[in-house]
Amino acid sequence: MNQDQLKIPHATAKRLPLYYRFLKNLSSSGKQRVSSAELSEAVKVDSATIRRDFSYFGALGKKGYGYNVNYLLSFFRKTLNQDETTTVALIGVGNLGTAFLHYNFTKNNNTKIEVAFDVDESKIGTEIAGVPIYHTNDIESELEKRGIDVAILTVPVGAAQPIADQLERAGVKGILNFTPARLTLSSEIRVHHIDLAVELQSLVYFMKNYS
Ligand SMILES: NC(=O)c1ccc[n+]([C@@H]2O[C@H](COP(=O)([O-])OP(=O)(O)OC[C@H]3O[C@@H](n4cnc5c(N)ncnc54)[C@H](O)[C@@H]3O)[C@@H](O)[C@H]2O)c1
Repeated sequence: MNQDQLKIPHATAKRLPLYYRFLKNLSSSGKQRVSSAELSEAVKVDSATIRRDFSYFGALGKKGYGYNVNYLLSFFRKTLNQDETTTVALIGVGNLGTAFLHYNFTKNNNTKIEVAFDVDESKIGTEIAGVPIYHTNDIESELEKRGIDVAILTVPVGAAQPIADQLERAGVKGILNFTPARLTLSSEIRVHHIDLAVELQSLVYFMKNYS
């Protein structure tokens, strides 16, 4: 990540994939420009926030013209590393893990699960949706060989910390954690925690209080 990108606020950075996906669709349908009002309607972010976000990218919309779709797309592609595919490892090929392996992430962005790990002997040596499954003993060697530094964690809660420690030793820099475990790792490793129960609770809260 370069210095310019570091200056983008966290909340703005999180909205980038949303903008990127919508602009890509616009571009494929031949649209050259878009207003912040149209964007706002499509991605459900208010237009003042969109204008502020875009000003961080040096994209200043012109009155009566809007934003240049291709300029924004090329900026997002660079920022989100869309020019190269990011390969990812998945640990824990159970209900959730198997669903992710079947889901083709590359449809909307260039991330791809390349390898998976489990401890269940009946799964090891097999493939799901073309992704090979190895024993967790092979995490270090396989990740190093494949140059992977991002992992998705879908193991039972009790296995989360030891597996995360192993991922740290394997040089992983980012973990998308679907388990309820709070992981303790070096501050150099970025952990994003996705807790469906919390998301659902927050949805219900906002429905009740802000609808
Ligand atoms: N299923 C869901 O809808 C859901 C939703 C939100 C969060 N989660 C969380 O995601 C995680 C996985 O859920 P699930 O429903 O897929 O569970 P699951 O029991 O179906 O799958 C867990 C998988 O991890 C493997 N495993 C066990 N110990 C391991 C280890 N030490 N190393 C590597 N693999 C190991 C198991 O063999 C199994 O294949 C859990 O922590 C759960 O709380 C699940």
